[in-house]
Amino acid sequence: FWGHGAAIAYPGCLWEQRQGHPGQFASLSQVFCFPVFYVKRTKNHQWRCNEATFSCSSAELCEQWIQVTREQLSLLTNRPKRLLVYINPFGGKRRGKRIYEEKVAPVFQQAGISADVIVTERANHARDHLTTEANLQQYDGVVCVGGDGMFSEILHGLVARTQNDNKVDQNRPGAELKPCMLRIGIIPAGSTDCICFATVGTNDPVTSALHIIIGDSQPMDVCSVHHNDVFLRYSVSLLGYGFYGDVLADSEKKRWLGPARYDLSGVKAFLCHNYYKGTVSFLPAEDNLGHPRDKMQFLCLLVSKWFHSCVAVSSSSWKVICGKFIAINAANMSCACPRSPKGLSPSAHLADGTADLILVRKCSRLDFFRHLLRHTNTDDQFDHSFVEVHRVKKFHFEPLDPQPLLLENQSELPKKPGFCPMGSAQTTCIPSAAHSSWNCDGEILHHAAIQVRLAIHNIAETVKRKIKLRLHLITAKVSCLKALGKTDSALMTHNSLLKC
Ligand SMILES: CCCCCCCCCCCCC/C=C/[C@@H](O)[C@H](COP(=O)(O)O)NC(=O)CCCCC
Ligand SMILES: Nc1ncnc2c1ncn2[C@@H]1O[C@H](COP(=O)(O)OP(=O)(O)O)[C@@H](O)[C@H]1O
Ligand SMILES: [Ca+2]
Repeated sequence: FWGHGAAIAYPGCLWEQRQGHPGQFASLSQVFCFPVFYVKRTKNHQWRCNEATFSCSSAELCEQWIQVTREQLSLLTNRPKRLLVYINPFGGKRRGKRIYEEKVAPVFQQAGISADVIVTERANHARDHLTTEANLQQYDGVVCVGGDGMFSEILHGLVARTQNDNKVDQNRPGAELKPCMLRIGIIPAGSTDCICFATVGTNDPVTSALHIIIGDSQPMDVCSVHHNDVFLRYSVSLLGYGFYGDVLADSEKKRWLGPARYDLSGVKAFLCHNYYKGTVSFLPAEDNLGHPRDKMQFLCLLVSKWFHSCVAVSSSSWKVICGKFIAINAANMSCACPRSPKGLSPSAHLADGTADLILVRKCSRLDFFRHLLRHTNTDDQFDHSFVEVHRVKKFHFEPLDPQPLLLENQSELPKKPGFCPMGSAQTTCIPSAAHSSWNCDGEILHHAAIQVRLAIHNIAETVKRKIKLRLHLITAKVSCLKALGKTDSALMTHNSLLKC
């Protein structure tokens, strides 16, 4: 695949070409050809696989081109060759298996990628398989075919396996987690698919498959969520209390509706117009990490942060805000999705060690409606007197009224099918009107009082890798152009001129 200086070529084949003017008997001349499949960017961040057929005047030249192309390909070590694929047949519109078989498997095969596919049989099947059984050394990556909840499940499985293998107790607050060496690819087949949408710019399965094939990668912040120093879950997209927590809790009982369940539960939560009393405390991020309303684009800010993050920066002090909140949202990324193309926090960055903490205080239904509506257009959803947003590195939430800690087990809790907290506290909270639940990447956390901190990716390393890859691609293209220069007279593409 020629997406970023990479292509795949089949062995040369004999291909007859008629020459001469239409209507005249064309003299047959033998030419040799090979197809090259390449990634073509189309509108709305969508990618498609195109094909160009090269033809040469001799078998030797054809072989030479195939050899050069394959040599360049082999230098792209970030491209996966063997993947472990988990398909959730239960998520979204329950089309995960079909999406994979019809849209993804064919391009994986074309790119010479082998995949071991597991269709999950229950919730947390993928997590448990990753944590205990999977032989991860034989894979270049794991692929999640599902939505954010499924991605979260695989993330937890990989992180738990990595910590277990390195004897790290992830339940210990402040434990220095070992990085996972395997990447997680996402094929969107869920209901919101915000992690895919916010990183790729679309929730198109073929586009995601092509990103996986050419070895793209995007580091992400991971929030750890604790309750009274007991680890609960990780989050990479939304941690939402109040509105989004209520939406999720209610929608779980309507899973048979598929993605539409969120619309119904969203209207119900809006009409209920619940607010929740509590105290939010947070540690603001340093000034050089930007601000949620600075509207700076991701990459330019990433590079600038890289250069600035090497210098010592002023240490912030904790801020405390008490009040009545309709929604408390921590966006670890923009949380863009088809419902909200710019997301909960359009300027939130993916791997900067911060989250954007959005506090929506008690307001009228009309004002809250206006705020929600701005998520669907270009108006600034933070430009309200009852909304404030802070870029933070850590935050805590404590409800005003302590939650009743009654249950020793989860049996009486209304729970998401198959949901069970990773490291839940020995005692469990029972939902009550005075408390919402946390929406953690689409999983329900019943503990209202939580402590959240950010894992910081090595931004410098990320940018270095991107720059190194770019330099390599330029080198690859120069060598191809040199090769073209030698044989440009004999070489042409049949379908289109491939721009190296
Ligand atoms: C008057 C029109 C109002 C429209 C409001 C639109 C606001 C949309 C904000 C979207 C935020 C999305 C945050 C993503 C959360 C997901 O992780 C989670 C689980 O995803 P998945 O497992 O793929 O289903 N999705 C949700 O919590 C659904 C939130 C929907 C809120 C309407
Ligand atoms: N085979 C299965 N049966 C039931 N639940 C499953 C299965 N596989 C995964 N799950 C669970 O389904 C939940 C939702 O998955 P997800 O792909 O996020 O769909 P959606 O986007 O519709 O929420 C996840 O919490 C996951 O643990
Ligand atoms: Ca972030």
